[in-house]
Order: sequence, then C-alpha cells, then structure tokens
Amino acid sequence: MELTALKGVGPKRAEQLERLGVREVRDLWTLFPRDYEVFDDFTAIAAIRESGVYTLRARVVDEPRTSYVRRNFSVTRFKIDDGTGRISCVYYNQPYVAQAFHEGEFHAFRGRVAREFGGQMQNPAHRLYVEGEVQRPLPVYPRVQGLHQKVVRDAAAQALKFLDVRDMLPPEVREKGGLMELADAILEVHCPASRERLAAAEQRLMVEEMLSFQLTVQRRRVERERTPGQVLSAPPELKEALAALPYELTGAQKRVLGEILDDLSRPHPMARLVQGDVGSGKTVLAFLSLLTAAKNGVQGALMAPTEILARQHFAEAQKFFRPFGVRVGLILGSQKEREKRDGRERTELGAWDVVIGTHALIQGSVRFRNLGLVVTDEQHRFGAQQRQVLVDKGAAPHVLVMSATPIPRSLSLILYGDLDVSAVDELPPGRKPIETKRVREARRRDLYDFIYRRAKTGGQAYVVCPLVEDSEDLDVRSAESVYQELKRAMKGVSIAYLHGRMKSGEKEAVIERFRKNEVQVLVSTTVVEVGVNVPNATVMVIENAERFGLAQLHQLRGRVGRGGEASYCFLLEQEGSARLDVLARTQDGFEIAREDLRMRGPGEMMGGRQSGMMSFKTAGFGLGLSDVERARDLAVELLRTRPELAYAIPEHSLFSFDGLGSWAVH
Ligand SMILES: Nc1ncnc2c1ncn2[C@@H]1O[C@H](COP(=O)(O)OP(=O)(O)OP(=O)(O)O)[C@@H](O)[C@H]1O
Repeated sequence: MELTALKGVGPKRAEQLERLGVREVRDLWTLFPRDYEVFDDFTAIAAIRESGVYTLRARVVDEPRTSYVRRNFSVTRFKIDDGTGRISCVYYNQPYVAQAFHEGEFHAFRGRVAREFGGQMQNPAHRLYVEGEVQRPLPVYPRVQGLHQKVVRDAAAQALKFLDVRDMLPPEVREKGGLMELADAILEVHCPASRERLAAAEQRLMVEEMLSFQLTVQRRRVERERTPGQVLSAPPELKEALAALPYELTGAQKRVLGEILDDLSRPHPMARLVQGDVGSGKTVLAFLSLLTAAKNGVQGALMAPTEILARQHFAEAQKFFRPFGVRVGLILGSQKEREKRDGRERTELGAWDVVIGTHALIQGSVRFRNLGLVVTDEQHRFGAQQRQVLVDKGAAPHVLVMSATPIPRSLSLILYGDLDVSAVDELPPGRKPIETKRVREARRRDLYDFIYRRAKTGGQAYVVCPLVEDSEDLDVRSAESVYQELKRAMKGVSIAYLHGRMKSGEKEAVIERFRKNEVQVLVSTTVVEVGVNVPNATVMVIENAERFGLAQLHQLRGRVGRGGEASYCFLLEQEGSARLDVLARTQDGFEIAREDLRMRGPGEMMGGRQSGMMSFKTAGFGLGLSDVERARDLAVELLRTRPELAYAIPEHSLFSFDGLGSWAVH
C-alpha cells in the first residue's frame, strides 16, 4: 500500500519518509521510535532548585502570547501553575503552539527548565492532562529535516490500522519462551501501555528480527552445502612460495591456511571469513589461496575497498606471483577507458589468472573465463551484496572474506552464521608494542615538538582528524585547519594533506610520496584507515579521539608499528573519555572488541552506521548479548524442528534480509 494512501501524507511527505527507509505503509510498522516522551515522575514547581529536565503537571494561567523579536524569530509565552509555584513556558519559533493551550486547562509538560532566565521551561513536549487517565509514553520517531513528529506519529498510527503480520513462532514456542504475540508487540512499541509492556515488546521484536536473519543465514548455509563446487588441491608451488617468503608464517597463519586449503579441496564452495587483527598478515593468506586457484587452472579475483589498497595489493602481488608464472591484472574505476577495456578483455579471455581491483570488478562488463575463487578484503559486512555480484560471475566459486575488524567470537557466530570463521589471532614475532597515550589539549605543543624532532631525523607521522573542513561543531578540529596549523608550526618539514573528496589519482600520488618519505607528516581524514602499509611511519596522532569507536581507533593505530622501530600512538582528546584507556592497556584487537561489546552492548555494534556492519532495526533497543544469543538459539532450534520455516520467510516476515542474497545453485 502506497504511503500517499494515508491521510496527511502527500508526495512531498512521502519523499521525506522515504529518507527514513519508509517506502510503503508496511514499512511504518517497523519504523521504531528511537525514544519516548514519558509523562510521569512529576516534579512540583516549588521543588525545582537547579536547571534540568523536568516533568510538570500544571494549569495554564494566562492565554499564550506570541511576539516577533525579528522576522524569523518568534517567542510564544504563557504561565503555568501547579499549586506549589508558577513559572513561564516559552516556545521559540513555534507560534502555532499557542492554539494548543487555553487558560484553565491542565497539561503535562516535559522539558528543560533554565534557572538563568528566572526559571522558565523551554520548548517542552506537552500533552493535555486528564486526572485519573494513565499517561502513555509518546513515541519519538527518527528525525528527518522538515518532517514534524506529529506527521510521523499520525502516519504510524494510521499504518497500524492495517497491521497484518503472521507470527512465525508457533504458539507453543512462544508460550514456553514467555513471548508476546507479534502483532501485539508492534502495537506496543508504537504506543506502549507501560514500561514493562514496552520491554516485553522490544524483546519479542528482537527475537523476530534475529529469527528472520538466522533463518536466512541458515538457509544460505544449507543451500551452499548442497551446491557442487570446484575441487582445488594444494599445488607443489605452494611449498615453494612458502619457502620464498622472507619470514615464516605464524602459528595462526598456518592454521588458517590449513583451514582454507581444506575448504578448497572439498566438492562444495568455500565461504570463509578470515578475521585478523591489524597487521596479522592476512594478505599473504589471500595470495597463497589465489596461487592455489591459479595452479588449478581457475581464475581468482581480489576485491579491495579502496583504490589505494587495490594498488598496494597489486604491487605486492606482482612480486609474489612472478616466479610462478601467474599473470596478475588490475581493474580500477579511475583507469583510462582504453586501459579498462584492455583489462576486461584479458579477464574474459583468461589472460589474467588473478584480477585485483575495487568494486569496478563487479560491473556487468567485467566477465571472467572461469572464476574459481573470490577474495574480498572488506572492512565490514556491508560488502555482502557487492560480494555476491562478484560471486555470481563464476560458477559457484569459492569465497574468502577478509576482515580487519575483529569482533568477539560470541557476536561473529551470530552475525556470520552463514560463513565459517577463522581468526588470525597472533601477530608476527618481533613487533614492538605501540606506546599509546591519551593527550590533553594543553600538551599539543609538546606533541608537535615530538613529531618535529622525529621528522627531522627521517621519521614519519600520520595525523588523523574526524572532519575535512571546519564545521559548526567547534569542538572538532578539521583536517584542513590542522594541516594549516602544522605547516606554520613545522618549517622545513614536508607535510601533505589527504582527504576522501580528493580524486583517486591525487590520493594515490600523496600516498606514494609518503611511501617514499618525500612527505614526513600526513594529515588526513580516516581514508588511511583501511590497510595502508608504510612501515617507516612510526607516529600516529588522532585528533578528537573521543569521536571514534574503539575498533576504528585500533585500526588507525595499526598503521604504525609495522616496521622494526618503536612506535607511538597519541590520542588527543577535547573531552576526556575513559574508554580510551583500553587502547593504552592492550594491543590485542580481539580483547578491544570484547571490551567494546561489554561497554556498549551489541546494539551499537549491530546498528549499522556506527560499525558499518549490516544494520538491524531492533539494534536500537539496546538489548544485551544474552538477549541476542537467546534469539539466535531459538532460531537454530526452530529451524531444526520446523525446517520448512526457512523457506517461508520472504512473504510473511516482518523483517527481510533479502539483501544478503543467496548462493547461486548451478
Ligand atoms: N609471519 C610473518 N612474519 C613476519 N612478517 C609478516 C608475517 N606475515 C606477514 N608479515 C608482514 O606483516 C605486514 C602486515 O601484513 P598484512 O599487510 O598482510 O597485514 P594485514 O593483516 O592485512 O593487516 P591490516 O589489516 O592492518 O592491513 C606485511 O608487511 C607483511 O609482509
């Protein structure tokens, strides 16, 4: 049903709602409130001593009056009294609120009271108060510019009248687990009767979403295990390649390589996720796998998330594969048309055995002669769909996913249920620990001196900032302004500036100069995060470190400590943030991830934007790991007893994970 079928929703509002992911009426059922205005816990006006947010129950004692201070600035004001005291209520730039209040009416108000203006309540949320009636919490939906809460609330309320969902849980399972009916749960989250009912509804919806996800994931696994694949056996060249490496593989690398080779030798496609800590040496595992594919006569593809990284892999791959007569090619979006055409031809004819590239590889025009192994080097799971496109270019190829973001095993079992997971949880020997320090703003000068002295003696440093340009957010230092400041502060040191909006070729040129040590200090936004490998760089400075997630900080820090020299990481803080101590304490990415999970709960890690991972709509409910695990267990159990459910998902499910794609069956 189309959104415009709802009262009060025209084409413009439909478009605004679409920005919240709402395309049709049923999508409103799962547009969950991000908060609730709760009108209980009333405070007596006379008891307000300090500024803060309060809920009041009071009578309006005069008619609201609106005055225009400037053309675009109005103030609407009236007084309220609750029998213990009297204060003013003011609304800025909302002249229409005047119609909502009349002298003598009782209302509930919730908002900030500021002592400094003689105690007035500013822009409070409000509701007519009727004695004896339970005050239900009002939902607050995610915001979109220009779209009033009231419009979203009305639209959601109307949409709920058409609510029609089938409960996937059989009644006996639901009862055993003490879970609410699905339809009730949806009504309840949009309009909760009480906190207890809300909590139960959230629990039920999360179970439902996890269930849909797990059923999709498990179905994929079952399909894959039925799909015939190409048997690739370890070639003799593998031994030679290992012997030619300037180092010996770590125990963890050997174990994971064994797991990969074992998968490749089976008659079903591999689907393995290799999680490795920063610098744990995943690239060589990818190369060894690609060598195995090439020597079995099938092509391999390696897809990297950025051009910088694709080029870096390509340069290393050329050296690695040359002795074995394996031909390596590169396909990038920024290449000249002729070069690209040439690359596509070679790929299609099989003149290249290993093709490295970015998402340019997944374009329709890129065809392989016989793609047998797909390796994707991705930050997070966001690449699932793109990965699938590449997989579909082969006949059930083997798939290896490399991730540099360790996530705790408990969570990876849940999120990557369709992949087998290997962990490269050991660093090559001889790596020196990176000395990590939190630094307050007052010590900035000392820090600059430190970098300056290092740069003068051949050292190199990264300075990473959260934003490109100055913004309204005065507490955040932009890369642009830090760059200007460093240039002034460090005469005679070559400083360069790198940001995401630069063209690919420009970025590459800057990185290349940094690689060659023509540039000593590289100021950048987080574009350096993924996989840049410049072993001579030994200092990492992170501005506004409190703005980054722990996993991201760990990634950034991993850009140093890649050579034999002692390395340093300085976390500059505008606001002190104790969680940064974890980084100072340990360098083990898996431990940091566990700590992150403990501190933030799984919600944020599963919530999309923060993590870049796929996003769960119920992630915002902030439920604990045990809730997530319980939901997963329920799904596994259900699938065991009612396997047909896996195929019932797409039509009936409230949540859909179709984007995950499915394994091609040939
Ligand atoms: N077993 C080993 N012993 C010594 N050095 C190694 C070993 N394995 C890999 N290396 C080296 O360690 C460095 C980091 O390896 P690589 O770039 O593969 O890390 P990574 O796991 O991809 O990390 P990141 O995700 O941070 O990019 C490379 O210079 C590589 O040559």
